[in-house]
Amino acid sequence: MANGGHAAESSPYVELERAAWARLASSGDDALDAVEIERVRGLGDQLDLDEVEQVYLPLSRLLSLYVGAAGALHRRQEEFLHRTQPPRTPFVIGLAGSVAVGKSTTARVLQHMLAHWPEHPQVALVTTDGFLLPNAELERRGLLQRKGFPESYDRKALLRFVVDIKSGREEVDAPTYDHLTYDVVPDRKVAVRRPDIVIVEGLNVLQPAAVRSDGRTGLAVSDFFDFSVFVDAATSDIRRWYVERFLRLRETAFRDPASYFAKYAALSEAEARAEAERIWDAINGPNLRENVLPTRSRATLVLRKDADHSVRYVRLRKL
Ligand SMILES: Nc1ncnc2c1ncn2[C@@H]1O[C@H](COP(=O)(O)OP(=O)(O)O)[C@@H](O)[C@H]1O
Ligand SMILES: CC(C)(COP(=O)(O)O)[C@@H](O)C(=O)NCCC(=O)O
Repeated sequence: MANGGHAAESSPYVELERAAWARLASSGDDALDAVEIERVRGLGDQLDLDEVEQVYLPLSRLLSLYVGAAGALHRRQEEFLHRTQPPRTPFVIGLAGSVAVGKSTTARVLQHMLAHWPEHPQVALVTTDGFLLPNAELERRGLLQRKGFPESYDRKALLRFVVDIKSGREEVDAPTYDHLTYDVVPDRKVAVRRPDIVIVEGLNVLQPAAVRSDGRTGLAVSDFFDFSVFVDAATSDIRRWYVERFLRLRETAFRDPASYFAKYAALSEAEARAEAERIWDAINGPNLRENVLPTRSRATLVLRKDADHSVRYVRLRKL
């Protein structure tokens, strides 16, 4: 049910069907021109023009509202504390969802659209895969078949990273991951130098804090998010997108001899499909069910996609 009656009153969310959400795009004067929209589309290989205009433009407008309000609150709090207005910390957006649901595509589109605002904010994008434990360490811990599960990350380092950003540190380094070699890259870091906005994208970014051995609950990265987005779709669709992407990579990246998956380039299409389905059913599917989906209700906003990646409805927390 979208937006009406008793159910709406008993829910902490507002749900907007696509058409109602899309109408919010036309009410401003910040629409991207045709050239800009083409540039944004180029970021996602199959991103639809309507999708950019009808879904991501209203989302970028809503985010601009939140960033502006956070700035105003920051100023009021500094006045209240009788402090001489130290600069505000970056506005942090968490972006969560399954493997292959379209997180990277959504993150890149948002990064570009937010940077296009008249104030031209600096928008940094960090993916949590850089915080995965190295393959050698995963192997030592018997976790190579659990890549992407919460325990496969250096969660302390990821938390430290977000805490450092929200502490206002001038420069914070993030480690990086290489999908080609399927491993973290020890000596390649990206420096995050006090941008206006940081997007933190990853499977598990909305996980609540773990309960420690002494029974205490620590902090989680999501405790430092100013806004969060969960990209959602039916599991059967996501599984299909995963397999399709795997088959496309077989035609391209897997052909590189340096690729961890080079061995798959020689497989027939049927064999490659079976291998992709095996990886999904053994790793990414269970991780979605056990760890990712249970965090959906923690997001500020949920983008629910249809089988063709078009967003069918948007669910937003009430204020
Ligand atoms: N909005 C979209 N429209 C069309 N295709 C999309 C869209 N978002 C993602 N895809 C496709 O779905 C697949 C998974 O997207 P990706 O962004 O790589 O997912 P993730 O980062 O969640 O693993 C890719 O093949 C991508 O091209
Ligand atoms: C690297 C990933 C864990 C995603 O990490 P994220 O940036 O979401 O933290 C995932 O893309 C992955 O490689 N999963 C392992 C199973 C597979 O090969 O699909």
